[in-house]
Amino acid sequence: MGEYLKITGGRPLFGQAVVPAAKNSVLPLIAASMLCRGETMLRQAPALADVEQSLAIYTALGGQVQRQGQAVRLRADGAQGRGILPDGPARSMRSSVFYLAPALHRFGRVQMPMPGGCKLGPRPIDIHLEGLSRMGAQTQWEDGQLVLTAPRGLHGVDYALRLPSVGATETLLMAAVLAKGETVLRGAAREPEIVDLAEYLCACGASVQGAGSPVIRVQGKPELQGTAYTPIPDRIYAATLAAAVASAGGQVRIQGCPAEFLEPVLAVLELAGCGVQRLDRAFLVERSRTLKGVGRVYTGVYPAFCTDAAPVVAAALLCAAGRSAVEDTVFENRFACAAGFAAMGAQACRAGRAVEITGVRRLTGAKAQGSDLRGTAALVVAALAASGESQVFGLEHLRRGYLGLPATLQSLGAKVQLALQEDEE
Ligand SMILES: CC(=O)N[C@H]1[C@@H](OP(=O)(O)OP(=O)(O)OC[C@H]2O[C@@H](n3ccc(=O)[nH]c3=O)[C@H](O)[C@@H]2O)O[C@H](CO)[C@@H](O)[C@@H]1O
Ligand SMILES: C=C(OP(=O)(O)O)C(=O)O
Repeated sequence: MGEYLKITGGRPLFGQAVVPAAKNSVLPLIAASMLCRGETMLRQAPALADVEQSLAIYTALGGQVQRQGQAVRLRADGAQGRGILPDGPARSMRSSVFYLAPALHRFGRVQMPMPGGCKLGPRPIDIHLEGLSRMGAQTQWEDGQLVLTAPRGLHGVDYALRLPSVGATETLLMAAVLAKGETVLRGAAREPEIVDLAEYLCACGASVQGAGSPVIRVQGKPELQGTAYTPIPDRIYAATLAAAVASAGGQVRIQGCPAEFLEPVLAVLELAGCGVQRLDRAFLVERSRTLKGVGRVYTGVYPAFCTDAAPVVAAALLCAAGRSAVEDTVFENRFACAAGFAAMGAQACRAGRAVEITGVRRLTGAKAQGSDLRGTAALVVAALAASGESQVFGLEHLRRGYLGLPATLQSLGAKVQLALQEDEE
């Protein structure tokens, strides 16, 4: 049996939708709270599959977790052990890597398998490991497990990242705040989630300057004290809702996320003919006419058009008159969803790292299988524009990053229903 979303497309979306907290902020924040004494309360921690997996790791490492509605209380005082991450949760997502630095600081040792996550092409963790070993960690592989030790703790370093990896910047920031002396990270990633992590750490007593710029300076402190913190809103969720309106038509106020977090995505939608009105911590997206192709657009690291939004934006362009191409410069395999687009009648072909689209007049509902998080969301976005019924499979991916997306789309007027397919005999 497999769960799927039954979507009857062709209904425009109207109303207001509120953006939840960012998965890609909440996950590093949960792990970072293990650096602190006392309690951290994250006021928003959506019950996503990845969040639950991270909380399972936190608990397995000896931390205490208490859910209170949307909030989660975290406390790692007294956690002891050898820093062994449980295999299942660690392999299930990329974000298990965020435990490297906190566990090293707390236990002097950390052990985990290679982290999982969306299959977007090679996703090595060499920058995380190189940076940590430059800070004094010993790194080795034992029977397929990565083992890092730092019995005498970590020390500050002046380190230039080979490329501005979001995850590696977060790992090294977490390592630096409790390391001895000063750390300078050069060529750091600049994403809003990095600024959010730095703001949380500073609220806990860390000294971090320059987060959001390519050079981050950290003065290591002997200890941090947990605090209550509200993570930033999810700009990818907001981009997905905006793409859904561009695909289905209609007018929706997307509430709780400043437009500045996703300007390059909104710029592509405007180029295609959507109306966007920027408001205070909100924006209004409207699509009343057929969209037009946008030519070739490229993703890049922040502040460029973000890779995670590429599949949903491509989905919105499938019926745009003329040609569009979306090329992802960050990951090799962003557009596995192109097969599902084609099943719905789109002219969308993968070419290298791009998906090349010639707009069709209409899409037709079809069965489509998602194979990663944003690709599955993109199939949902495409299905909203397709006449007749689509069946979108791969909901285990969707649940990693989209809290209540089907219900949100329903509240905006979409016909979206969770359904169960019986096994074929
Ligand atoms: C949980 C989380 O926050 N995930 C996000 C994070 O992933 P993640 O942190 O994995 O992405 P990175 O920025 O690290 O990866 C970008 C590129 O750098 C390469 N690389 C990365 C690290 C490393 O040690 N060596 C290396 O070669 C990767 O293979 C990839 O090609 O940023 C990506 C880029 O914005 C987003 O798509 C993901 O949604
Ligand atoms: C790629 C993503 O997540 P992860 O890095 O956890 O695979 C994502 O959020 O789109």
